[in-house]
Amino acid sequence: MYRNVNKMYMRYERHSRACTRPLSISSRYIYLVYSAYLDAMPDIEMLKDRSASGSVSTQRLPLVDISPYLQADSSAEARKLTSDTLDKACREFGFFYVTGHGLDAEYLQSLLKLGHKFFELPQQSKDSIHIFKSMDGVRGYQKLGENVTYAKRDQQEALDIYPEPEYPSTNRLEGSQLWPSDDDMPGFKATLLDYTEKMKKIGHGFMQAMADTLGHREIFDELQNDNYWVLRVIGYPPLPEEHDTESGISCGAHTDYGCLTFLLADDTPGALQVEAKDGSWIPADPIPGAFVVNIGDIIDTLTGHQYKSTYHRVIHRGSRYRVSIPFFFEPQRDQVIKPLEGFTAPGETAVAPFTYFDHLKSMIYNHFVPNDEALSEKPNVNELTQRG
Ligand SMILES: O=C(O)CCC(=O)C(=O)O
Ligand SMILES: [Fe+2]
Repeated sequence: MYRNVNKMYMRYERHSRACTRPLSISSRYIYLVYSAYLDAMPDIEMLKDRSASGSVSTQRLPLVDISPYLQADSSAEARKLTSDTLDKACREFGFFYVTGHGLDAEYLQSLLKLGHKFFELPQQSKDSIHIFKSMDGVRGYQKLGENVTYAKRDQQEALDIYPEPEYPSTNRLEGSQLWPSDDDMPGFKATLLDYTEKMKKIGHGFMQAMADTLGHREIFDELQNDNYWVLRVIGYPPLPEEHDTESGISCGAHTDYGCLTFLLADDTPGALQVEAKDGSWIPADPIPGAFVVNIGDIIDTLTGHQYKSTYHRVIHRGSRYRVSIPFFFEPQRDQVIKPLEGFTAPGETAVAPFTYFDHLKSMIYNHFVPNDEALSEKPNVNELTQRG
């Protein structure tokens, strides 16, 4: 019952976001009655089950060489080839490998080593910077199982890092960052913050490449100006043999919230999977020196879903501990997001404009549940990409 009320409410919310005018009291009543009627029918709006099911795809992700957009002296032809390849990859998969980013493989390996070292710290050290001790409740370490996707516990532990505001407060996402101590992890903070600067520049190259194909250069310029970012360092112990995947997997299927995600992962194969158009799952095994990159909800919304914010998930079996470090390249904090002119999908009402920061906050503030607390039935559904 609770679930139905919640679903009704979500549908109503979605409906009101899509409307330019608020509903009158009587229309609200009719809508809720209609909604209850729909709920009595077979559950057509339930989220598609992306838990652990689905066949393995024979498709492979395409490869994009971004170097022409990061080198000042590249030719117009080289840029065109890159922006065309990128365009196709974004439309077909929303996911691709990236080479030509200018960061050498050894440097990337050294970051992953730091990640492994962090998770090897004594539990007590990691707990000392737990997110619930942070000013805003989301910056720092989460224990295994505390990250929740669509009401299921993910079998991962992680360190979450966001840019620090000038005047930290207890407001949502306005706190100061918790870092491991310099005794535990010498140079860790400086190294990771330096990495975010490097990644922002690569993200800017992608915004240029997209503007070359999609037009609306002013919007893509805005997207690369003072942009927000999120960095996660994630640790995945292998799922135990007896683990019931119905109760959750390493990372439940989801879409990412921002513009582009650059995933750096260690060489553990068979973990990350990407949903193909036909519903099968493409293995996105790491290629040394390349990033796995994907489109997030913001670019998906701007392009009226032409560039796909694709569902992906992690099911990590095997014997080793896996580390991944996704860098989320985001718009400006308060940038207003709505479909670019000419990009509303046919037959679809454009979503009401929203700010990136509001979207991010609405997604992350019901993402963490302490291990010793019961999960509520409320799935933290992403309304922007709940497309069945
Ligand atoms: O660890 C991975 O391979 C993917 C992580 C991910 O999708 C995320 O944190 O959004
Ligand atoms: Fe993701």
